[in-house]
Amino acid sequence: MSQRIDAVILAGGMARRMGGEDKGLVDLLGRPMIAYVIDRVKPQVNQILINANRNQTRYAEFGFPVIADLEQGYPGPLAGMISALDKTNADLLLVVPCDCPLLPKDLVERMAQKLQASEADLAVASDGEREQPVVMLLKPTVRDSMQAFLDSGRRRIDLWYSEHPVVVESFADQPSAFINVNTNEQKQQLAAEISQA
Ligand SMILES: Nc1nc2c(ncn2[C@@H]2O[C@H](COP(=O)(O)OP(=O)(O)OP(=O)(O)O)[C@@H](O)[C@H]2O)c(=O)[nH]1
Ligand SMILES: [Mg+2]
Repeated sequence: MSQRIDAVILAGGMARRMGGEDKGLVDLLGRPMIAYVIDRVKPQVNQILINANRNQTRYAEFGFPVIADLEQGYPGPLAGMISALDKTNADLLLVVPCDCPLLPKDLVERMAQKLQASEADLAVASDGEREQPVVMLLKPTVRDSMQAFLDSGRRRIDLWYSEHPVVVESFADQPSAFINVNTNEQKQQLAAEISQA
């Protein structure tokens, strides 16, 4: 790996659709959900950062730096990315959510290739049909534009990046890669799927 690539796992949300539980720590077949994400991402990057606004001590037990949003009050996922960009000196930052346990094993390789073959500021993953705005590879130069976007009272990631040159990498070849757990029902479905695999 000639470039340094770090990852931030976003676990800083309120998980309202899960009754306010801390989603990264929610049990999925005997392990916290974030452990699955760490397993997928760790071999692909130089360093992992965990972005969490609650239970920091428990998150620290995974052995990676834990960073909170700079602003309180759950300002949205872009705030977690800004905290990570302030912490890392990597050439590129991978962003992933804590609630996507089956992320591609070739995520970084493919996103980096796509980004480097372009003049874009970031790459975003897609499942072949829809973009996955919480799965991005960022150049650190986007930091101030993220901050300005948040300062203007907005928070949606896809609206933020629509102001930037973006490339999209499709993972249509991996239909389960972006299965996203937002409710307990989705968690049960995924647990059944993993058990059958
Ligand atoms: N740092 C940070 N991350 C957030 C914030 N809100 C959401 N996220 C993260 O963004 C990702 C996608 O968000 P959701 O899946 O909607 O998670 P959520 O906001 O916790 O859940 P809901 O309240 O049910 O929408 C998850 O990894 C969240 O942890 C926030 O205010 N700050
Ligand atoms: Mg989600």
